[in-house]
Amino acid sequence: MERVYLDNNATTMVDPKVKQAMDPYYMQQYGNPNSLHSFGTEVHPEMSIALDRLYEGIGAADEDDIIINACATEGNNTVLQGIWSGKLKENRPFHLVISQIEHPSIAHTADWLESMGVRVTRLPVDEQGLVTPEILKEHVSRGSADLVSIMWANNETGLINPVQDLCRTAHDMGALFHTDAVQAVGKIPVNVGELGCDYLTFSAHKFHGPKGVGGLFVKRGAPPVSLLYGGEQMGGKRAGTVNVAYMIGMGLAMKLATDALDYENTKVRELRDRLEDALKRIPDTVILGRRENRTPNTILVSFKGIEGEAFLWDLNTNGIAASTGSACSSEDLEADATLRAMKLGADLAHTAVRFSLSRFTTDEEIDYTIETIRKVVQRLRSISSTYS
Ligand SMILES: Cc1ncc(COP(=O)(O)O)c(CNc2co[nH]c2=O)c1O
Repeated sequence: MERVYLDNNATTMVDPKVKQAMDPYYMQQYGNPNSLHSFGTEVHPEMSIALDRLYEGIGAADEDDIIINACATEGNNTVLQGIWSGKLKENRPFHLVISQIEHPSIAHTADWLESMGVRVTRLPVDEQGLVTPEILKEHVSRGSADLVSIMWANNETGLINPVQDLCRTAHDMGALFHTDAVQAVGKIPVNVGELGCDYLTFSAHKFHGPKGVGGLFVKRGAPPVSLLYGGEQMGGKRAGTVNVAYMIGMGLAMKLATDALDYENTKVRELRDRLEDALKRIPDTVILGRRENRTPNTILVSFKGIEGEAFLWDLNTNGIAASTGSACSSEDLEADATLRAMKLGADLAHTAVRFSLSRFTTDEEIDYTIETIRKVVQRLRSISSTYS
């Protein structure tokens, strides 16, 4: 087998149908959509279809907003900095509540805001690695929080937070609620109408769309949030010429991913479970996070006595791509924030490896991965100074 890609939580392959849909917008229909001439107006119908697909994919109502941006990092920054700047204009304090397991695009933005005088509360997780309404109520008094931002699904563990209950609790406290749904869209059903959130972030390259385009849902009536000012694109809410090809690609990717949710939660889940069950048959192996509470494609596993980086290198030598956690921090050998928040021992945190499948993963790839992991674990443990 040539290569096996099992790092889909980092990024996914663009679906061939999405690539095909984007192609005409580079050299045939390449007009600026804000231009009044035919080169500009001729792209409007497909852009409207793309937007409709995004609304349908997350269950947004017509009166809500979806702002097309460059990525989820921009979307997360837009919400946190947008609410902050609104508070500044009103000369009012800003209390931001996040969790200790958020992606760096939330955690580091919160750190920066804190350096600017914002009060930041970082909620711990329970023994299952989840943020719960009880934890929120324990750490935040009613009326004190302005914005609660808790991720829907964690990029490293795949663990799914009870965001509907968290949203309801945040609203009961008088706070706005944002969720970073990057690892939820395309893996589990996402419906902002049912959830009731004020803001929701997603990113196309996590569900077989192109890198460099994302969306920010803003519920009707929620305080407007902006980060980039300039032209009148997105109704003035996000300046900058829209990447037409990417927007159309993201719209189709959203439709295809939503249509494939059953497949994700049957076949992909079966492949994941088959790999996980094989890993559990290897001695001194720990699977992090209960399967029932995880996205269907993700496994975070730790092999006692084996450093995660060494394991990944051996896998890579055999053509298998996985990761030790979020690629955005994989060069950092320090045990990742999520694993530290779960209070895993350093030994487990340093040996954790993430496998994340997709709808393009095959039975043969899983067979090869199982066979290879068995050989790699045996080799590395045979030369390990800490394993006996
Ligand atoms: C939960 C979550 N939020 C935000 C982002 C940032 O998205 P972007 O700005 O569109 O790239 C990521 C990317 N997560 C990962 C990137 O590499 N490995 C990961 O787990 C993510 O997993």
